[in-house]
Amino acid sequence: MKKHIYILATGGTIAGKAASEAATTGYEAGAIGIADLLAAVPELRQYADVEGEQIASIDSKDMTSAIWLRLAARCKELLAREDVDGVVITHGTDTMEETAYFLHLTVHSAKPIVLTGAMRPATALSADGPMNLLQAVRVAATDEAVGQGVLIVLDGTIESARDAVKMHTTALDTFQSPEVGALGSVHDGEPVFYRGPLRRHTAQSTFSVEGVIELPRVAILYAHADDDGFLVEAAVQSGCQGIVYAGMGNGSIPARAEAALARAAAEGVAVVRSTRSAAGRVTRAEASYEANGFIASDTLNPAKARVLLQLTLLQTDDTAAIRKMFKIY
Ligand SMILES: NC(=O)C[C@H](N)C(=O)O
Repeated sequence: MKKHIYILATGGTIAGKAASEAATTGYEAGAIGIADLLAAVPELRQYADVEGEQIASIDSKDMTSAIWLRLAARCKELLAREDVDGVVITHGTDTMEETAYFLHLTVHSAKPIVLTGAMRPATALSADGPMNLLQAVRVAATDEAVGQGVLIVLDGTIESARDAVKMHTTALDTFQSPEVGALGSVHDGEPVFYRGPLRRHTAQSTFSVEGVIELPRVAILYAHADDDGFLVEAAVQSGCQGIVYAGMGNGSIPARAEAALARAAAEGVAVVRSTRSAAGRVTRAEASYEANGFIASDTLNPAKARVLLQLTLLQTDDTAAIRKMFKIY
């Protein structure tokens, strides 16, 4: 029997409309509705019974936590239904990695949730959206995807929401998991898995956004030569409960910025050290970082570390407890 896959559309380039077939930038993201996206790929129905719903029609640069909360609630509702086997979310690629990780931590279901998108608008010659949508539906409809957490499928690779990062501004194979690699691939339309994510997610996650209407305010600050930490003060004054510092290399922080962050931490602001480098872990490093109460982000890039910190801050502001979360998620 064919599986029933529900498609939630949020906009993005996959739903983008450009002035000409040659244009791959300068288009209107999210201009095309879910009915037209589905109509463009009749092959979908060979592999699954698909049903679509429009959740938003935005360029994903404008993604908000309000839409994340709506998506999480809708996924939960749909996946609790016996007649729904999986969800595919069409999404802009710019913030796909954050949305995917948010759902990976907040939707308590073993059923597949697959995010996909496109790097060329739907109106372009050689648009990549239709093939990506077909691959995403096929992954969501495969038994192997059950229990793997939230997945990102684009250009023939299957990546975990925790690890996938947008690596290139325009290339079709923009999503990669730089530190740990992909979970699998889609060859001639056939999904193949080679491994699964070990960090905690979905059904085992202890995070809940039930009844939550707003997430804690968390800023990301980016390290640079001459950083004297003045933006740390600005973040604290604007009510941030947390700061993710995109440090240099292994989360290194210029001395004056470190002093400002230490003052913020002493006032109760949670400070996570991530990195502006494209790959690698951030570890404990300097003794002073530990003494100041900073938390190492492990392999989470700043955008993902921000998501985990926001969800953790809903539960606790205790440094040891937050450190533990960055070890198990
Ligand atoms: N390729 C894309 O989808 C980029 C677009 N700006 C978006 O994220 O909505």
